[in-house]
Amino acid sequence: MDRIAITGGARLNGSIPISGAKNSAIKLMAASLLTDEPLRLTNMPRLADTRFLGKLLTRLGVSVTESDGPDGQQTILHAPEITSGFAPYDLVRQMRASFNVLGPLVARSGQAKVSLPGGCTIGARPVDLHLQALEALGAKIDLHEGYVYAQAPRGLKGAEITFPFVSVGATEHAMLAAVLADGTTVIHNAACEPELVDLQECLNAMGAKVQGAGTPTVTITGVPRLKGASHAVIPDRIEMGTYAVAAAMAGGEVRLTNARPGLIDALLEKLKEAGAGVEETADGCIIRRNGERLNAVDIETAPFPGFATDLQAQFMALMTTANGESRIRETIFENRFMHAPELMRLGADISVSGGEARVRGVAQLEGAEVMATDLRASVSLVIAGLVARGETTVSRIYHLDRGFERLEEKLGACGAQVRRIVGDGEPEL
Ligand SMILES: CC(=O)N[C@H]1[C@@H](OP(=O)(O)OP(=O)(O)OC[C@H]2O[C@@H](n3ccc(=O)[nH]c3=O)[C@H](O)[C@@H]2O)O[C@H](CO)[C@@H](O)[C@@H]1O
Ligand SMILES: C=C(OP(=O)(O)O)C(=O)O
Repeated sequence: MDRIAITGGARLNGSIPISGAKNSAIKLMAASLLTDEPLRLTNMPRLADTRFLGKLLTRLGVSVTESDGPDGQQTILHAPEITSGFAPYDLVRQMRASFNVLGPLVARSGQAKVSLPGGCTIGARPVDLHLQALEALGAKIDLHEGYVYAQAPRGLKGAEITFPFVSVGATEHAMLAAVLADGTTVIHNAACEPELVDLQECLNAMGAKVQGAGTPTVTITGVPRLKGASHAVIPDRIEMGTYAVAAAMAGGEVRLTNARPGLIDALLEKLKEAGAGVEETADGCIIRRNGERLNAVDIETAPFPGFATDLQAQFMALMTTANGESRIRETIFENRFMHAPELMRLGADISVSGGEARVRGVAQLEGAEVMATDLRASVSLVIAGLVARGETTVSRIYHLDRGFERLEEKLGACGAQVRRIVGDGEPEL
């Protein structure tokens, strides 16, 4: 398997274009199941996750064509008919969002059999809220041998759905299912993440009637059919935040472009508090740090617009060399500190107790062999490697490849010494 090697010490100077958001693109791809006309998605990232989902959708009857269009990377998805309602374990276990094909399949063809999902192992991650939402919409749900069987032979019916707590995936899933339901659906306590707004815009371009995404109440008036559309995927706020942290860690001056600054305000505030220079621009931001050591600051993850859990590992890496002690509280997932022991291999001083990590900044990290445990944990190790003395090699980077497009190229263009060591194809132990 491939590894990434980083030689620490280089400052970053230059510009990094931000790709389309993985976490939006994969839900938008699932929306292609809702119509017999082509859906054209532009600003599409090319990632392992989009490839996995492409494979699954192809199996269900969607033709998936990737190309370089007039607006850059695009994917055209076309499902004239659903040829199978079966999403097997092998194709769903690799990525959690594959599970979101269930709702559209039931909405369009009245039945589906979909494996329970996989994804990053950052907590138990049940799908009870997804299933409750589909049941509220009138689907009959059965669970057998790791599969969800869903049936609604006479179609889904609009309903009131009240989530007991905020779930991004369940809110998206309910929206994807309700657009073709008969009648009106109101989702209460909906997630407010920007990817929900992106999904609403795409569904509405396809002829759906969705309003309120980005607020806790989303209203969907069902329509009998949806049509084809063209939609640009929102910029990846997590990728943007990751490179912002990388620049603050390594020092120098990095301009992030093709992005939207308002999407990572919680992170940018914390970077300023720590002492980094942050300047918002029309299509992103500039991050600067020249020499001064950063100060330790505390963070607590929260649903949007709070500090994103998907940026917690990166921020922990940043705090490993800050001046003082930082307290990092993770409130979304119960097992999302697996990067801590790996960062400690590099010399970080971290103690974890329950949902809180205490990071005492050290003057210098040292390069070592470390292992990626999940997507954002992987990139936190790369960020730490940027300042560690000597060489850091990160193994199991298939996690990283799920969500970061051309990472070595993007960091390398700013002067980082990052290279991919291509493996022999053997799985790692
Ligand atoms: C592909 C994708 O978009 N992934 C993102 C999505 O994940 P995902 O959609 O899985 O995250 P959720 O918002 O659903 O999860 C929030 C919490 O709710 C729990 N839960 C969720 C659903 C359910 O049916 N039952 C339940 O108990 C989860 O275990 C977790 O503790 O939002 C997370 C929170 O911003 C991000 O970290 C992920 O990167
Ligand atoms: C946790 C993530 O992805 P997934 O929900 O697909 O596991 C992520 O994008 O950080």
